[in-house]
Amino acid sequence: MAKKKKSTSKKTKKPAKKISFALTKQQKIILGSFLFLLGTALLFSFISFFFNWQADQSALGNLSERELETRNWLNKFGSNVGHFFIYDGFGIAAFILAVLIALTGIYFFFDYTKTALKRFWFWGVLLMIWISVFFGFFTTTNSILSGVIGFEINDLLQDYLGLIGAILVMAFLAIIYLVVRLKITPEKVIAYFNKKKTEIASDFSSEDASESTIDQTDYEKTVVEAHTTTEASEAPTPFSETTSEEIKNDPLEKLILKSSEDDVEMEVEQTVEEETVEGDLSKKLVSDFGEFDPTLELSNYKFPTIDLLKDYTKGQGITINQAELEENKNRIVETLNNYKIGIANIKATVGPTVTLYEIVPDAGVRISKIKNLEDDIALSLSALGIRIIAPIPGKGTIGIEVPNKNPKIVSMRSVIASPKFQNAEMELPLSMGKTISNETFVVDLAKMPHLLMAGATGQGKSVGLNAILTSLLYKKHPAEVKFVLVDPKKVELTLFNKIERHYLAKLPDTDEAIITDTTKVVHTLNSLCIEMDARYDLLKDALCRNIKEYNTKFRNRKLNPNDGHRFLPYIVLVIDEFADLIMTAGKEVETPIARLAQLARAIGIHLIVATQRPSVNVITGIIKANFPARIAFRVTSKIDSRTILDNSGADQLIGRGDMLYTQGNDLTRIQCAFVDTPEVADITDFIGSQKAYPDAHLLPEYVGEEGGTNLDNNIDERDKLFREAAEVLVIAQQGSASLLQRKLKLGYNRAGRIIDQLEAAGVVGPFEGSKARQVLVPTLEALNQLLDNEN
Ligand SMILES: Nc1ncnc2c1ncn2[C@@H]1O[C@H](COP(=O)(O)OP(=O)(O)OP(=O)(O)O)[C@@H](O)[C@H]1O
Repeated sequence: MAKKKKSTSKKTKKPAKKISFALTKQQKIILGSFLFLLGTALLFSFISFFFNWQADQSALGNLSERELETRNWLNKFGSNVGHFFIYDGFGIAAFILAVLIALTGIYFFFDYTKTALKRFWFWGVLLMIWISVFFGFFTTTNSILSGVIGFEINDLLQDYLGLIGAILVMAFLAIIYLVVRLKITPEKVIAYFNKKKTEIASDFSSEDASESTIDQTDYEKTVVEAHTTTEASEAPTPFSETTSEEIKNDPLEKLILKSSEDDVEMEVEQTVEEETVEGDLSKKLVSDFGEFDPTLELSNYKFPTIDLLKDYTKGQGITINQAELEENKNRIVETLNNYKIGIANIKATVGPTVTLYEIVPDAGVRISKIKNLEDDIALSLSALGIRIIAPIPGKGTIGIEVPNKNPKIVSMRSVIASPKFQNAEMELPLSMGKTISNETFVVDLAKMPHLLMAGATGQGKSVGLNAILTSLLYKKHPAEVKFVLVDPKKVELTLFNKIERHYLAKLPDTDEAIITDTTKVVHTLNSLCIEMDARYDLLKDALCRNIKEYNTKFRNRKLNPNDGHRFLPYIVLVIDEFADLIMTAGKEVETPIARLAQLARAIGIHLIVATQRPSVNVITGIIKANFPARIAFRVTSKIDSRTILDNSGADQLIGRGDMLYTQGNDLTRIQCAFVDTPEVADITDFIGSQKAYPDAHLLPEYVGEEGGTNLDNNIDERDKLFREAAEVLVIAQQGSASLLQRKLKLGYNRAGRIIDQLEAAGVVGPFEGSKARQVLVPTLEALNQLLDNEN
């Protein structure tokens, strides 16, 4: 403040000298109007002088005689002033002076900045001299065209340079004026002449004084008029090339320039451009940096190539065995006739492993009759894997599926290469295999939203899981999807270890990303629940209903990473051998699974659960309710089939990847695509050899509660660091396992164990979800007392 005051007082002191020049507003108005009127008076005087100068000769210098009348519109003043400026001065070019004076009056009257005015005067006076010298060429004696000054300068030039030299000097000066002042280039002149030939002619001959008004600003006009010596043209020229800066400061020029064509348009465009620069921040960020690209960190990542997959069909499609078809048809017709069911029509669709015979029964045959005879018909046809669909939904026909004698393997390669999969615009496309009509079957895991797979051992479950993972690897960038793999059998998914730093997610402080240990499974599932809650918070914050909307917003830079927002990859949790988990961990697994299954769909966590034993105590009601999409490989009993599909049929499958898929209503029979272990090894090698993220995708930390219910306060079995750990927590008054991990440099499991022992000893409170446990001992003394009393 003090500084400010100082500077203002300085300001008021310093210009004290200047004050004599600075005019008040009233003074400026008075001076402005005076100059404008003076300029106008001169203009009238000059015009009038031009026509009457000869008649008024007698009045020149004779100002004392009051009665003397002159013809000039401004009488004695007009004729004398005209004589002085035109005859004795600059000739016809003196008009420029009158205009300049009037213009100065306008500038003062409206108090415009004077930078442009100075330039008008500079160039205006030069032009005036040049024009008068120019006219000097055409007069042998002093005339009113050139005035004395023009005549004398011309005389001087010719005395020293001769006529040609004088002309060359004048031409050179004209060029300087045109180029520097009017910025005229040869191209512009040519363009102008082509465009306005006719106008030039009329301008050339125009002597109308009214045209001298300042609205003739177009520089092209000035060029012409400069050449044609029309007095009127001189005044406007300077206006034509004021810069855009001046235009902003100078409303008069803005006004004038509006009538000009090219320059004004340029100015308007500039303003529009400036306006568009301002916009909302996200648009600006997108225009500056482009949309956020989650794949940027691994921008050179290459998707696995198709030739890593084997072609088991060796390029051959399905071959139709006419004899087999005929034989089957005859047997079907015969069998049905035995039960007095007539057939009106029969049609066969040959699939890779199964052929579907569609039958239209004779009129009057009840469908329920055929349905009841299902088993008998199957027995009569005496083939494994016959399935009767009566009626085929939406068709009104009866379907009998009969396995082919020579089933074809559906190779993963043919499925991945199919246009249906390649062009699939899905979030998480899974190419499962081929339907009975030999069409590639592609479904979106994001829409399922979770998948339950069951089937007896050796029927193709593991191959099915590999097919699912392979299709995601072929379609999704490592930034877009992460897998959490649970493999209690320890052998099925080990190959995917190679892509840990690309595609896998794991708990912090764990070595292996693939989870084989039941305790870790519980932790991981709970950690996923924490991640789910965190993601819901992010979605709520961003006012989005699902992960797709959220990620789109994030890509468009509408969400600020400083507020905790991040690009959310899909997380696919794959559990092989779910029955085993339920056996060992029971409720501990079931509860988080049920929670995830119920809530995780919107935030991009999807579950694929595979099990051998689909008994009801494994696939409980609560889980089943949240897994509408199910795959059944061959099972041994109808009951198992019903447990998985709520329908029979899976018991009639032929195995080796023959499966039934349902998403809540119809059953679709699909031959699962076959992908062998070496193929998966090649794919994971291909991905694993590429540049990866520094670590696997880390899930939020979860502090286990497994010891909580079964507290074991055995002093002898306590960890060696038990006491030290107790002290750390008491000092920090924070019962967190991660604190112990950091302070004592422990692994996750050991820290968790110590926490359990501390809980048993009464040092920390019970598990409280994602919050740290409460420390029950307030001071170190109290701790010592507590632990010493134990012994
Ligand atoms: N889609 C398929 N096409 C052709 N053959 C298949 C297909 N799926 C599986 N098979 C054959 O069946 C065998 C067993 O498959 P897979 O290992 O997937 O069974 P599984 O159900 O996982 O058994 P388990 O539960 O005991 O692990 C494979 O080795 C393969 O020969």
